[in-house]
Amino acid sequence: MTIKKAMTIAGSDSGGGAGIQADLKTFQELGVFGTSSITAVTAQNTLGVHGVYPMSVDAVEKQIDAVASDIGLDALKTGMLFSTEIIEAVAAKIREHGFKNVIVDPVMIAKGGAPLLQEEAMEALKTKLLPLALVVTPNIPEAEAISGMSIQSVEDKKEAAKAIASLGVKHVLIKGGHDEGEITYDLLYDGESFHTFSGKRINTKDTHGTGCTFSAAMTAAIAKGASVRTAAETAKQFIQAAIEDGIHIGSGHGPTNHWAYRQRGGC
Ligand SMILES: Nc1ncnc2c1ncn2[C@@H]1O[C@H](COP(=O)(O)OP(=O)(O)OP(=O)(O)O)[C@@H](O)[C@H]1O
Ligand SMILES: Cc1ncc(COP(=O)(O)O)c(N)n1
Repeated sequence: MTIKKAMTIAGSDSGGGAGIQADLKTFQELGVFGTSSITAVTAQNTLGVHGVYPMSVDAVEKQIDAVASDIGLDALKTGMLFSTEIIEAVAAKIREHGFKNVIVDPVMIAKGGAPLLQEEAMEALKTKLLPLALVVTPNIPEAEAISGMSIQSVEDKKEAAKAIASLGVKHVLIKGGHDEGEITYDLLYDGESFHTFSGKRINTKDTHGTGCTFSAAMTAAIAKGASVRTAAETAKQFIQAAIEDGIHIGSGHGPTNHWAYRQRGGC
C-alpha cells in the first residue's frame, strides 16, 4: 500500500480545533499521512487566544528539511505564519525543495480578534509566497486585505479574485463563511473562469477552525491527485459535514467535527 503524504506549516492550537491539530486530523480522515512544521505555539481554547509563542526561523526550516529529506510530500499547506521572517524562510524552502502543490491559507486574525499575522508581514505574503502557490484560500476579510478592495457583492468578489491572481498564484478560492444569507458561496477563480461551490449555512457558533479544515481537506485531495476544482468540491463537502454534525466542545466558538465526513461514507 502506498500512502500519499502532506505537510502543514502552521501554528499549533492547544484547543485542537484549528491550526496544526485541525490539519492533521483532516489529513488523517482523508487517508493522507500528515507531517508538520510548527511556526508558533498558541495557548488557545474556544474562548480565544491566550498567548502566542513564535518558533525561531531555524526551527521552522529544520522541521521542513527533516520531512523533505526523508519522508517527502505530495502537497503542502500553510496556515498561521506570523512574521515576515517566517514567510521568507518558508518561501525559500518551497523553492529549494521544488515543492509544487502549495496551498496557502492566508491566516491573519483568529475568530476572537487576536492577530496571527503581523501587519508588516502582508507584503512578504503577497510578493514572496503567493507567486509560489497553486491555490490561495482567503476568507472575505483576508481577500479584502490582500486585494486592497472592499467586497460587497459577487462582482466585487470576482474583481478581488482577479486582483489576487495577478500576484502570481494560479487559483484563488474566496470562502463565503463571512457572507450573509441561507446559502454559503465559495468562489474559485482559475485565471480564466469562475466556479461556485455552495452549501446550506448552519446557524451555529461552533465554527472555530473552519478555514484551516477546509484548506487541509483541499491539500489532502490534491496530494491524492485531484484537480483543484475536485479538491474544492471535496473540501466543501468535508467542512459542510463537519459543521452540520457539531460536537459542541467548550463554552465559546467550538471546533468542528472532523469525523463527520468519513462517518457519512466519504473518504
Ligand atoms: N455557518 C456555516 N455554515 C456552513 N458553512 C460554513 C459556515 N461558516 C463557514 N462555512 C464554510 O466553511 C468554509 C470556511 O469558510 P470561512 O469563511 O469560515 O473561513 P475562515 O474565516 O478562514 O475560517 P476560520 O478563520 O474559522 O478558520 C467555507 O467553505 C465556508 O463556506
Ligand atoms: C493556530 C491557529 N491557526 C489558525 C487559526 C484560525 O482559526 P479561527 O479563525 O477559527 O480562530 C487559529 N485560531 N489558530
